[in-house]
Amino acid sequence: MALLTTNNLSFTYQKQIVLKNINLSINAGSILTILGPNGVGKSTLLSCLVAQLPLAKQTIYLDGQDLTSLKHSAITKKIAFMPQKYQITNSLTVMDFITTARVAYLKFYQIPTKKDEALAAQVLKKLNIYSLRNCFVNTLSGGQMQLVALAKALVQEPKLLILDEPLAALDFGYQQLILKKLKDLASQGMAIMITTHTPNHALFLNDQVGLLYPDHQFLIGNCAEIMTTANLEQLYHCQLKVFTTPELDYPLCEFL
Ligand SMILES: Nc1ncnc2c1ncn2[C@@H]1O[C@H](COP(=O)(O)OP(=O)(O)OP(=O)(O)O)[C@@H](O)[C@H]1O
Repeated sequence: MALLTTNNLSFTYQKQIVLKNINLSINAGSILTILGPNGVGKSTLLSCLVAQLPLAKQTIYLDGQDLTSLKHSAITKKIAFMPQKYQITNSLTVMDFITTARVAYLKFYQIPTKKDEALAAQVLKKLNIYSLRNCFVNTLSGGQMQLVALAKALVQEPKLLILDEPLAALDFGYQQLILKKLKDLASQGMAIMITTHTPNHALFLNDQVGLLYPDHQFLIGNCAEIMTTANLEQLYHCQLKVFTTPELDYPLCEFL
């Protein structure tokens, strides 16, 4: 059974239709990458999947249960969501900030345990940002904050990790590190859904891909089937080429 499925998911802001009859499913161990032009509705889709926007009943199922019937705490035990931007209004240290993700597992007013802190430290080390542990989150650079936000999502130990443009502020080396980390996590059984503006990220992850078009069409399938020159030119209205090279076992996409 799929971990998460949508059934003709539609969403409208006031009178603006953003999502129309989206059908997707994501299984444990798979990565779904969503691509689409600015303003097309990628963040709106992710916000729907984590019940941050009002939903019609029976449009999203998590582990077979209607999302609208689940309590927030039941959802956060299964899904971790990293938004595109965090509004940081407090001055917690990185360590304190990311351990707040353990709230899903703690009793009311219980503070994170030593075990929670050990898990948080381990995640920071895996993302090469352990040196930031005592920094205040409101002093971090854009890329550092993005890595810390990802760490927070991982500390939640979700079955499904949903990331809204998690690589947008990262340097080239960190992009590679995080993409490889996502592949590792998927190979250990985590389901992952990410949005990106870089087709090469989808090609590198090489699993499921969804293309969201301005006319609300949603094309979903295997990377090789979906990531064609014709589909991407239609998506972005520009000239580009998807091509293979003997050095790599996955294709690349470049502007022409
Ligand atoms: N809170 C809101 N109220 C009204 N309209 C909104 C709201 N949030 C987003 N929109 C509109 O919904 C549409 C989709 O926005 P969304 O943020 O989902 O796009 P996106 O594909 O994630 O864009 P980008 O790639 O630029 O981040 C846009 O036209 C946007 O202006």
